[in-house]
Amino acid sequence: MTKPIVWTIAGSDSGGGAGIQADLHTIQALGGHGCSVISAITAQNSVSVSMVEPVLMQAFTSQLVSLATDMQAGAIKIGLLPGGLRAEVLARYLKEYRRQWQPYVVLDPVAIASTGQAMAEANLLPAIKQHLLPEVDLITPNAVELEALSGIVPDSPANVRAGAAALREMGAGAVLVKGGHLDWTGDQAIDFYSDGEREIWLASPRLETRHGHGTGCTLSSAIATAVAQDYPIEDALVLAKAYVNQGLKGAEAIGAGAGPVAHLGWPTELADFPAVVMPGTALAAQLGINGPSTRGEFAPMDTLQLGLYPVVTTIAWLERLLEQGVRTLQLRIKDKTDAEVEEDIQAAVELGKRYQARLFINDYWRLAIKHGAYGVHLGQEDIEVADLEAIRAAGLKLGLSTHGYYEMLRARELKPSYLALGHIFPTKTKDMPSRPQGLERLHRYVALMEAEFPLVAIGGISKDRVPLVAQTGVGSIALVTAITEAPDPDAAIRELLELVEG
Ligand SMILES: Cc1ncc(COP(=O)(O)OP(=O)(O)O)c(N)n1
Ligand SMILES: Cc1nc(C(=O)O)sc1CCOP(=O)(O)O
Ligand SMILES: [Mg+2]
Repeated sequence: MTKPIVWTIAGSDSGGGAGIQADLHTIQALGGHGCSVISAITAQNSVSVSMVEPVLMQAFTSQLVSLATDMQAGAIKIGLLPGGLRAEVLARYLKEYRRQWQPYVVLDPVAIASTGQAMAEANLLPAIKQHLLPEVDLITPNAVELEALSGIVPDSPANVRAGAAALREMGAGAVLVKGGHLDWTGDQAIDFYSDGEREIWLASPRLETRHGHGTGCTLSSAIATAVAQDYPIEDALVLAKAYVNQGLKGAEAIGAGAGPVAHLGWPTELADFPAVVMPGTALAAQLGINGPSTRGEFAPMDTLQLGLYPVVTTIAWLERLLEQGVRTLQLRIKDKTDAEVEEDIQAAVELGKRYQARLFINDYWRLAIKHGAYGVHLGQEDIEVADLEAIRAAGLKLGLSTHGYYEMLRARELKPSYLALGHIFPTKTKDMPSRPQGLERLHRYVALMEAEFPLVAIGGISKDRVPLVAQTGVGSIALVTAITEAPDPDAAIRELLELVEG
């Protein structure tokens, strides 16, 4: 795959820790090709900023024109703009890009350096509000910037929400309020994302280091690079926060003052990824996050390697699979009432017990509890509506569907019995709202999560693809049509069992 192009429109930092330099390091480390539009030249080191010199307007726009004619970006990150005029002009260019090829635009509204010095003319903030915000998909203010732009002091969760809402009303598609400067969040650095439809709170332990120069530039560039690689925004947010956490842990002094965030490549340590704040915790209560919660872990599986995992719609299929020696399987009946499926679920539970199989019931969790099923499989949407505590308290195993980093981290908080990772390839069995993950991402997800959960890959896995999927180290392969539409299903079951468990 060719590298996705990411532009950074920002100021040059002679000290190399922030601005264009941090952006290009980040884009490169995360697999993008970085292009730069320099808005200003700054003279700075780790201690202070001694000069901010805007580039000539013609030099600024020539860079934009040059890139737009040959190297259109999947995502654009905007950092320092030295004054309102450049913000206004840039807004006009962005409007045209959005009409022509729809790049994702992230604005990190740099106005004050971490050393406290003003970086831009006073007319920048009004121009951002009036001209730039309507052309921006995501703005990433810290507490100081949020207050400067919205007039709201983010001194409580309610005011963080209100400040973010104010920026969306000015035209920003979404807002990520960075929690690094929020002092009421204690030992957690908590970021808040809102796009008007959903809210996400991400928490990481606050890292005690004075070497955090370039943190905001790095975060926004990491988000842009992930989006340019087709990660959905929620995945880009958690990946970028992990990249910054990893970089803060590895940061060292270079110069007498605050050293730069380290650029250490794709994040692979689960400890660097943020927790998704879920209902039921003290933090969730403080943040005003309500909803169903659980009181502990779900029953663990007896093995990390769940093996071949067929997902079928009838008792007849279950019997056929069990007779062939399949021991992990699922009854997945869609769009019927409880009354219509109860008999089948009862029969499935009995069959599963007779064969001592790990038999999961999809969706119908009430009936699964009522009939003492081995386990239940639920989707992300179910998390908000199912009585998860009742499932847990009844001792049923719980499998949860996930489709990327954010959903994995969200599911992780519920401590389920296994995680399903989908959909790996295009599937015709189900209309999927997300894109196929592919093998490279599956590799990454398995490496990240395998120590904590049994993992199941699902979606478009044909017999031919099974060896490649198995090479990722995933302990189980779930499939529907590879069995149900095989010319000789019994032969297919035997071959698949051999391939996956043999
Ligand atoms: C093993 C496994 N993985 C994923 C799914 C999908 O479950 P869900 O997201 O609940 O969607 P539906 O199957 O209900 O359409 C699954 N069933 N099994
Ligand atoms: C039911 C289901 N759930 C998926 C997910 O990604 O959550 S993919 C999928 C369909 C799997 O069928 P097949 O093996 O025929 O592609
Ligand atoms: Mg379901």
